[in-house]
Amino acid sequence: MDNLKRFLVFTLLLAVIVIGALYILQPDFGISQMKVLATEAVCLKDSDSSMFKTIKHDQLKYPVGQLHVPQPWAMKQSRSDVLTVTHWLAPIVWEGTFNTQVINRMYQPLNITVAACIFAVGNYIRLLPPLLQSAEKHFMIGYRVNYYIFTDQPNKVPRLALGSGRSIIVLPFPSFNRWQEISLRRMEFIRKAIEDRIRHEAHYVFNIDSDTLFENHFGAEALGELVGSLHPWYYYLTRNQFTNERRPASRAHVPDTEGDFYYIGALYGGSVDAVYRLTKTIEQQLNIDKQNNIEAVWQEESHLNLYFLEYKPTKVLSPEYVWDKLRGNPPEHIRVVRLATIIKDKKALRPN
Ligand SMILES: CC(=O)N[C@H]1[C@@H](OP(=O)(O)OP(=O)(O)OC[C@H]2O[C@@H](n3ccc(=O)[nH]c3=O)[C@H](O)[C@@H]2O)O[C@H](CO)[C@H](O)[C@@H]1O
Ligand SMILES: [Mn+2]
Repeated sequence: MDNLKRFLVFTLLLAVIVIGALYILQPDFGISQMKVLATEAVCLKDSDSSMFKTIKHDQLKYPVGQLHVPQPWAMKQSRSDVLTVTHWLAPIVWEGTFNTQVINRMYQPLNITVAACIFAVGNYIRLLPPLLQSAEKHFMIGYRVNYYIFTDQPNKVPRLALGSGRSIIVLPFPSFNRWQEISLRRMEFIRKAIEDRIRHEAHYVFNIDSDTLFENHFGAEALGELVGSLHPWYYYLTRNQFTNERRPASRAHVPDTEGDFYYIGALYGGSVDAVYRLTKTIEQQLNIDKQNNIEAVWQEESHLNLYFLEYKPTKVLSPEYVWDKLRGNPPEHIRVVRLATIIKDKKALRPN
């Protein structure tokens, strides 16, 4: 009996010691390590640039002695009628401020790929053939281009003969019955496409509205780490007139005493890394608004405007890069219209 008691006490003690040791040391038997790797594969670490193809400024090399270009004159502004630099020293790109030959000599040897994300959902699918044809004439000519077409009708994507180094990639997107939902969900779908493939396939990425047409040169001068575009209806107005979200309940809220410029949701871009962080952040803000039953006045464009106020673009595209045909003939300071939004029949195109 005594022996049995001793045996039971001994076993109990042993069990307590073993469980205690397991609790304190927490050996992983390889399981938690696998879990960590699995999470990392799905959710990229925001700060890890090695996940992305990146071009660093010191990789750009100008070939001395091959071109004869006019000297940039330090005593004369290239444009005196418009602002060409922000007060955080980002260039604002206008015709006359850059030399295409110089830019191409610097960027072309790097064999970069530019991703264009275009959403063509519901009737907007009809807008694709003319848009892609115009892009083949003017968008990033001389560079590799991947058009990522997000659509609910993959078999209606036009099969066009594209220039060399240029391709169309069709990605599924759900049919929503509100155009606002289609517009704002772009953040989530661009974020996912970057995770799934764009980060392996491109160096720069742009979101481009599908109700647009290219009309003139739109090239490597538009590339930058984080690129925003001035909205053609607001660039000449004061910040209290910007159509920012004014309700503090929304995560896109910008008070009317704040604001640098009003940026358009139809065109933004940058390095894949920077656009990944932008889309991921805005997707989170949109989700919080949704949980709180609030939708910002201009959907993701409102959130984009707060984002660009906090994380200033390193390059700003002038309204040459998204002119609106509804504004009629461009004023004198718009010397070139590069991309223009078409005048569309909203009733015929949109689901609501
Ligand atoms: C002049 C003006 O007021 N423009 C605003 C309006 O843009 P837009 O009138 O430019 O919005 P939009 O109809 O172009 O929608 C945005 C984009 O979503 C896609 N799409 C939309 C609907 C659809 O049925 N199928 C489809 O594919 C398509 O890529 C389209 O270009 O709204 C935007 C986003 O909310 C911005 O606030 C714009 O500043
Ligand atoms: Mn549009």
